Amino acid sequence: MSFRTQPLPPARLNRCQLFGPGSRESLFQKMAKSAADVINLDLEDSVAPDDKDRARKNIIQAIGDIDWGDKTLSVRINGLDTPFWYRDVVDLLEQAGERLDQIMIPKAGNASDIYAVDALVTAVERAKGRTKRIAFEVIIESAAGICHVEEIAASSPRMQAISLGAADFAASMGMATTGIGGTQENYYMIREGQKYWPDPWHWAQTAIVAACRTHGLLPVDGPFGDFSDADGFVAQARRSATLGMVGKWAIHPSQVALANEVFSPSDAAVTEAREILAAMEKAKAEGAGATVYKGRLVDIASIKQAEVIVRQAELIGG
Ligand SMILES: CCC(=O)SCCNC(=O)CCNC(=O)[C@H](O)C(C)(C)COP(=O)(O)OP(=O)(O)OC[C@H]1O[C@@H](n2cnc3c(N)ncnc32)[C@H](O)[C@@H]1OP(=O)(O)O
Ligand SMILES: O=CC(=O)O
Ligand SMILES: [Mg+2]
Repeated sequence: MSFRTQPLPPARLNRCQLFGPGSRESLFQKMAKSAADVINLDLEDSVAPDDKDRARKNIIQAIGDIDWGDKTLSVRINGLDTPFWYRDVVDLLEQAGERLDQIMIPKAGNASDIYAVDALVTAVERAKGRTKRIAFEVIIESAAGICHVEEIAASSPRMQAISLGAADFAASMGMATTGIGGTQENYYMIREGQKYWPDPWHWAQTAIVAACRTHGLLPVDGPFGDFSDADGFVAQARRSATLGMVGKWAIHPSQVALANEVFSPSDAAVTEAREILAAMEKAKAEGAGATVYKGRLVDIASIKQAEVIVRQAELIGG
């Protein structure tokens, strides 16, 4: 147990991050009208190399022209292993309006990657006299990234969130699959003749959650590629929520409501959390650190567990 208190993550909703390619400007208005908490306009892998300049221009214009409401507005820049990323940062920070909240850095491999982007962002912010400090979110989607996830989480005061990018992660790890999230056909165990399919993303997810919780960031589950499989999406999202993640990407509008539903605590869960807090208040008044709620033990740790649910409900407005 450390004497340091675990920092709280940013107090904002991040149940669903809706992505759209910067080269498909016809989608932007629809994204703005969606129920997603975070919008990610993409300059990276959904944009062909020859379209990068046009996508950048589209995004810069849309940041100013479209009413994004109270959503967190984020742009995914290109990776540091490409010739595009510095131009993404410079043009966005020089030309986009103050409505831009966040930059998403893909394929981060270590803390120095974040340092490099921070240095460039800081210089342009100062040169242009930008008053709002741009926040960072990062995708862990490589073997190097998952090995260095803790130093990446600690890398900059701009850091707010980390997502797992299942597609690039699988490629970098050499995983024998083309699936993006979910169970994988050949990742199974057999017991008494019955096959069952464990979750191949579990370790990476929990490593991200631990790094984020240590440094007060939001851990987020990334894409689920088969957008016709709503049940598969929900199963993966429920697992992520149970493990401590606060939200999930949507790569199609049909996934937005599913993510919002999973990452909003149910009325029953909120009621139960509030009852546990009340039971513990009563126990405290009686000088006890533990008590019984619905036939099970609750103690001081239960207060912290219940507070996670109540805090999320309060953010949503429940
Ligand atoms: C996997 C690794 C990653 O890096 S994931 C993150 C990067 N990828 C992306 O950003 C891809 C985002 N998604 C898309 O580009 C599209 O949704 C894809 C998957 C190509 C499907 O597009 P499309 O064939 O138009 O879908 P559809 O006909 O089923 O669309 C139905 C209505 O919804 C709209 N729509 C589509 N995509 C979005 C979106 N991302 N945001 C908001 N709206 C979207 C369509 O325009 C269509 O609208 P309408 O009903 O015609 O008015
Ligand atoms: O960028 C996301 C991924 O899954 O790769
Ligand atoms: Mg990726």
